[in-house]
Order: sequence, then C-alpha cells, then structure tokens
Amino acid sequence: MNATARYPSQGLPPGTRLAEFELHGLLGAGGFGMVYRAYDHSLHRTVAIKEYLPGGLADRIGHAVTLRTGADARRFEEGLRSFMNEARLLAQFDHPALVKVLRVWEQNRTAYMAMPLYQGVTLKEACAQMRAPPPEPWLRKLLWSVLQALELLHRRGTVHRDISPDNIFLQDIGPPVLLDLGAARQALGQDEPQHTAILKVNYAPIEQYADAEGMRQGPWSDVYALAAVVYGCLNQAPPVPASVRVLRDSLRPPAELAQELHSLHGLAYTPALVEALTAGLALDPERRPRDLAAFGALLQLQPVPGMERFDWRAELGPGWSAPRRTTSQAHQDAPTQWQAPLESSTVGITVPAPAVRPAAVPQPTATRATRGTWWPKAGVAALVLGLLAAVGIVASPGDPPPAAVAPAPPRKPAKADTAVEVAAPAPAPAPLPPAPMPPEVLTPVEPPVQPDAPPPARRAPTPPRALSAEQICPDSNFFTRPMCLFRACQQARYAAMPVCVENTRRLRENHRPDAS
Ligand SMILES: Nc1ncnc2c1ncn2[C@@H]1O[C@H](COP(=O)(O)OP(=O)(O)OP(=O)(O)O)[C@@H](O)[C@H]1O
Repeated sequence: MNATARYPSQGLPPGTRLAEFELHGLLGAGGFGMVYRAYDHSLHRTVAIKEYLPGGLADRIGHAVTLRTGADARRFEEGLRSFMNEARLLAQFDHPALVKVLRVWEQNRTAYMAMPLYQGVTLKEACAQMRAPPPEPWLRKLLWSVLQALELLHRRGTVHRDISPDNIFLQDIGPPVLLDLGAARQALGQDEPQHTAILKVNYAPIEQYADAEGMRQGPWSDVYALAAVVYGCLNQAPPVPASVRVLRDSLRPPAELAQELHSLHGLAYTPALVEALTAGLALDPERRPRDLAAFGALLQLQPVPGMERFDWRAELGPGWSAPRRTTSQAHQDAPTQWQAPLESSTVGITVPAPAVRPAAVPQPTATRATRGTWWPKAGVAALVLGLLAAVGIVASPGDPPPAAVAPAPPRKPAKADTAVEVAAPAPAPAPLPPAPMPPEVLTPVEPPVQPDAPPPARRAPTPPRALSAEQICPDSNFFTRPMCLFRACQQARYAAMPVCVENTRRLRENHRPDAS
C-alpha cells in the first residue's frame, strides 16, 4: 500500500463497486463524509451515495476505512451509528423537500447511504453567484419548502440543528431539498467526557454552544438558523456568529439591510419578512418564534403551489446570470481526477460539558455591521468562547483562504462560513406537538428590473505559488494552525506547496495510522 492511499481526501476510484452500485465520480466532500455519483445496476438509475468518513478520525487504506488511532474507536462508532440512524429516520419520510434515503448499509468498515441524485447546486453556491439579492417571492418559495421539511422533522421530535446554506440543495427544477441532518457531525461531538458539537457558527444559535437551564435547544433553534440563512443570502455574507453577538451585537438589523437593498437594487421586502427575520435572529431563545408555526405566522407565509416546477434560476430573473457551467453539469460528467473538492473549513474548540445536561428537547414554554471585515474567524471565536465557557483548545482546523477569485463581482463575494467545534451536551429529542402552518396572506412583491451587470465572480484555479503556513491559514493561531494546515494540504491547490510537502512528510514520520 503506498502512503498516499492512506489519506481520506482521496475518494474511492471510479468503477468501485459498492453493493449493487458502481461509483462514477465524487460530488462533494465535507468534514464527515464523501458523496459520490453512482449507478444502481439493480434498478438501472443514477444515484448519490454518501460515505461516512470523518476526516479527523479516519484514513483509507485501499477501500477500507481505518482509524488513525485506536483511541478514537468509540467516537468513530458513535458517528457511524448516528449516520445509520439518520439514514433510517430520513428513509421514513417521503417529502419532496427532504432528502430521500433509498438504502443504508455497512461496508469497508464504514457506512453508506444511497439517495436520489439531485441536479442543481447548494443554496450556498447559488447565493454566491447571484447578481442581486433574491427577491422576496423567491425567498418565500425557499422558506416554504424548507419549513415543510423541517416541520416533518419537528413533528417526529427531531430538531435539525445544522441548517445552513450548504445543506439546502436547489434543484434545477423542483423544490429546494434539505440535504442532511448532520447527525454524524453532532454525534462525533458527543465524546465523553467532553461533549462537543461541531457548529456552523454563522448559523448556530447561542444555545447550541452550550446547553444550559433556560437556554435549551428546540424548534426555535432551527428558526434562528433558517433566519440566518435567509439573512446571509440577502447580505451576501453569513451573519455574525451568535457567540460574537453576545459580546457585541454588530449584526446589522434586517430592517436596515432591507432599506439598503431597496436603495441599491430597488428591491422591496415586506415588513412581515423583515420582522420575522428580526425575531428569528433574536439572540435570546425566549424572544424568538417558538416554533415553525409561529415563524410562518410572522412571515405571513402562505402555501406555495406548483413547487415541483420551481425553476429557481428563472424566478430570480435578472438577479441570476448563468455561469458558464452549472454544478449539475459538472455532476453529470465523470471526473477524470479524484481529488477532494474544497472543504468548508472548520474550527475546533472543545468546551467542557456544562453541568446541566438536559436529556430531551423541551416543549416550548444592532448596530451597523462592518461588512466584509467583521468575520472574526478562529481567533476571535476561540477568544469569545473561552470567555463564555472557559474553553480548552484542541486540534483545530482553520480557515484556509479562498481560491483566487475572478474579477470583481457585481455583489460582494460571499464569505466562507466556518464551523467551530464547541462544547454542547447531547440533547435527546423529545416529542413535539404538531405545528400546522396557519394560512396567511402572502404579500406579493414585484421583482424589480435589474440593471445590466457583469457576470458573477467564478472561482478560478489558484496559480501555483509557494505560500507559508501563515498565508495558507491566516486566521489560525498557534493551536489551530496544525490542523488547519493539515486540512488545507489535502486540497489539490496547496498539496504541492513546500510547506505542505514538508508537513505531510513530518506527519508520515510521526504518525502512523492504525491499520486495524
Ligand atoms: N443527493 C444528492 N444529490 C446531488 N448532490 C448531492 C447529494 N447529496 C450531497 N450532494 C452534494 O455533496 C455535497 C456534500 O454533501 P453533504 O452536505 O450531505 O455532505 P456532508 O459531508 O454531510 O457535509 P456537512 O459538512 O454539511 O455535514 C453537497 O454540498 C452537494 O453538493
């Protein structure tokens, strides 16, 4: 076995057979798994297959997944069980806005789930490519779909806790789909004796940082994340993390943002939307809509018929300018190279488990932001969390800088959102009451005519030039840099740089993975 085959950044090669499926290419990779395009030889259809592969814990030797160190065995197993349980839970639902799981099984010392292969892009990709903010009717269609999917989960007593723009998939035609529940991600954070959960900090409400009496997680936590997703797309930058807002709330109020979008783009957003976003983004869980029904009522959300024909690009109108190549086209082409695509960065901070650890989800009983510069990334997040919960810092993947970006986009390019690993207890879901959406009046807003603008920025390959560890991980610190560098060096654009070659050499010398 050659050394390079040990690294999980390598997807399984095309042609690999997994049960009745044959892998055709890599669609995406997160910190916890890889997603492949595959052909189902039994039912003669194309599918997507997600592989459980937590990058921090496991390597690949041949096709099999192996732990880097035996000490992680329990953590890996917990994540695996959660991955399987999430698949089984999702398989019970049949809703067009919730990812459908076709099959789940164990193989190669890990687990796989097969899903329909959706054609489209994530909301994160779509928002980054928009020429103008999405008009309100468009947002309402998005919200309607996601609320429907979330409501199903809430009715089953499951709070999602991981809603973010990269978990919402915009099909070329059809309703937006909620992709996953991030169960493995959350289970991996429940290691004893320190309970950690890996958060996407820009979208996670404050109660997800550390569950405490009076600040429990519940449907209101998903309301925060959903409001943050909409706010982030309008703002073209993710909202300030709740952990930072607690100390100094620099989140620009949605009303101000709406005003600016009106004057800049001529777009009108109704008071109902603005008020719902304001309430949904309240730091204090008590001041947020307590469930989706309350959020829907504030929004004055009305059922949207015909979502099966929703063409999100067409409905953006002049706000969308088709890039040369859509992700779905990319999905359809079998890749010739098997490298891990760009990962969303993560920052790991372990916080001691709080004294109070609720066993179940309970029943419900600003100033102007400095746009583009407020993102505190690892350092500030670590500081804030340290103040909040007397943290202990562990290995922390940081936030490598984005690839070179093509000439100035018509809108400010989206900031990369970041995940942070923080303490959180392991809340067990409790039954939630059904929350029917009240039939309210949808306030129509005419999509304005957009002035001609140049096509949106497209990520271009970074020219190969030698960067230092500090340049690759500018926002990392002494503690977080090693993991940041490790992650960055798994990306094709950095792999050949001297600092990565040296880093990889040292890692191989110092760290031989378990070949169990
Ligand atoms: N069923 C699908 N059809 C098409 N593409 C998909 C499908 N599932 C996932 N993808 C693609 O793969 C990418 C990674 O998927 P997903 O977010 O589920 O992975 P993950 O490892 O769970 O990531 P996360 O870090 O969010 O937990 C998605 O962003 C999407 O582009």
